[in-house]
Amino acid sequence: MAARVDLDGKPIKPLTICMIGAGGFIGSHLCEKLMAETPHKVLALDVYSDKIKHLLEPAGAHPWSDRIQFHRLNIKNDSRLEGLIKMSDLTINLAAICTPADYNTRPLDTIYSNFIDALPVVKYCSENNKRLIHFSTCEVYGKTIGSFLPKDSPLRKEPEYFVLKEDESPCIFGPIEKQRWSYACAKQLIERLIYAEGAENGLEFTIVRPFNWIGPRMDFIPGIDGPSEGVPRVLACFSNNLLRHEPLKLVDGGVSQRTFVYIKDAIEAVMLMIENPARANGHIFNVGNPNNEVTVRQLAEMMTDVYSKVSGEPSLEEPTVDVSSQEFYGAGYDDSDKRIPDMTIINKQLGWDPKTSLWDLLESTLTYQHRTYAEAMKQAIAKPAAN
Ligand SMILES: NC(=O)c1ccc[n+]([C@@H]2O[C@H](COP(=O)([O-])OP(=O)(O)OC[C@H]3O[C@@H](n4cnc5c(N)ncnc54)[C@H](O)[C@@H]3O)[C@@H](O)[C@H]2O)c1
Ligand SMILES: O=c1ccn([C@@H]2O[C@H](COP(=O)(O)OP(=O)(O)O[C@H]3OC[C@](O)(CO)[C@H]3O)[C@@H](O)[C@H]2O)c(=O)[nH]1
Repeated sequence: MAARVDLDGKPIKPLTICMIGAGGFIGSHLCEKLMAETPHKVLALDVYSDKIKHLLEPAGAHPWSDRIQFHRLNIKNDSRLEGLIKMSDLTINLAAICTPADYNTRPLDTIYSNFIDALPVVKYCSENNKRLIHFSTCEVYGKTIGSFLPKDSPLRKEPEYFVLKEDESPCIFGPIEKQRWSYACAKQLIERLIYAEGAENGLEFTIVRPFNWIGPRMDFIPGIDGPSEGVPRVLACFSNNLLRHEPLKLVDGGVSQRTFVYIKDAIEAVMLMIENPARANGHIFNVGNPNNEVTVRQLAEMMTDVYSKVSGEPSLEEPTVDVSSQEFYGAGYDDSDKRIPDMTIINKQLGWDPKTSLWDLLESTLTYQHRTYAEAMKQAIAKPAAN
């Protein structure tokens, strides 16, 4: 493997990374990249390992086998956590409940997972002088300032009313009874705590705010590799509808807007943070693709077209159906209206820019979904329902 140098031309020494939540969607892609392209070691912590099984098994069979160790543990209640952080140069915390269907139906679990359970991780890093990269979310911005202007106000088109900037934009959440914001609020408080540990105790930290990273292995397909009644994030919900040849469900008209970034582009940004601590420490980074903005309705239409292309199956005549948020998510749901990340800070500090268009990222992701799930779905549909 060629010697790696950082953005300032200095050699990068091999690191030991304690990655908490390594078995999830982002963790699995980060582990893959670290194993394939770097000499770094990963202590992979999670309660699940299915998404990184291909990196761990067969034991000893891969060129990286001695550089990745899986530790099955729940950070809520495992005394091994501090020791594993102490053994590492860097801790990356990805562990969280981060599915909107949970925020208003399991608000306590959501708040505990995103704030209380993250506390010991911050404390152990601070007390042991270990660097921390913590995964927050674009949801900390909540709603845009523009969403409070009259519908026909020309100011709504002005970037200062909707572009989300790490060091300037306010965090605007709905009332407490809209429990959707339990997640964003818990993430905001842990960000503030990490920032304060940096300011008062010298913790070296980087905070990542992902803006809808999507790609293979995101969440689960209900009834195939996850609970039949489960509600994953939108990519997996729409993939499930497409695989079942049923209309895609548009919540409250599908008018909310999102920017989607390809997981492989986003992982490049995280690699730059890992290997350039002098440029990344003390910063909060938006990581998203401002060029890939669509309404949820447009996303549904594009996914329908792409899926038809990659599967060779014709689309339904009526490919979408409207559903209320009350019916789909239950009481207390609310939504972010629009999410355009400002890219100035990440561009200046790390020179990172996303590359992949929405069409291209959907083409590779839906090709993966079709290859991985279409056959299993056929069999599941053909099987008579259990009594
Ligand atoms: N994917 C995105 O677009 C996105 C957007 C915003 C924020 N984020 C943040 O990025 C992080 C990772 O997200 P993801 O999409 O990979 O989610 P994910 O659900 O796929 O991964 C999270 C992983 O953490 C593990 N985990 C949760 N609680 C744990 C505990 N107590 N002990 C041990 N392991 C635990 C889960 O088992 C899971 O494997 C989260 O903090 C999330 O809030 C992701
Ligand atoms: O079947 C469906 C599912 C969802 N929607 C709508 O799509 C929008 C996006 O939903 P989703 O991807 O599930 O989640 P959010 O973007 O709202 O929130 C996530 O953003 C980042 C993160 O922090 C972690 O991933 C998480 O909170 C939304 O408007 C849904 O209502 C739909 O119409 N149909």
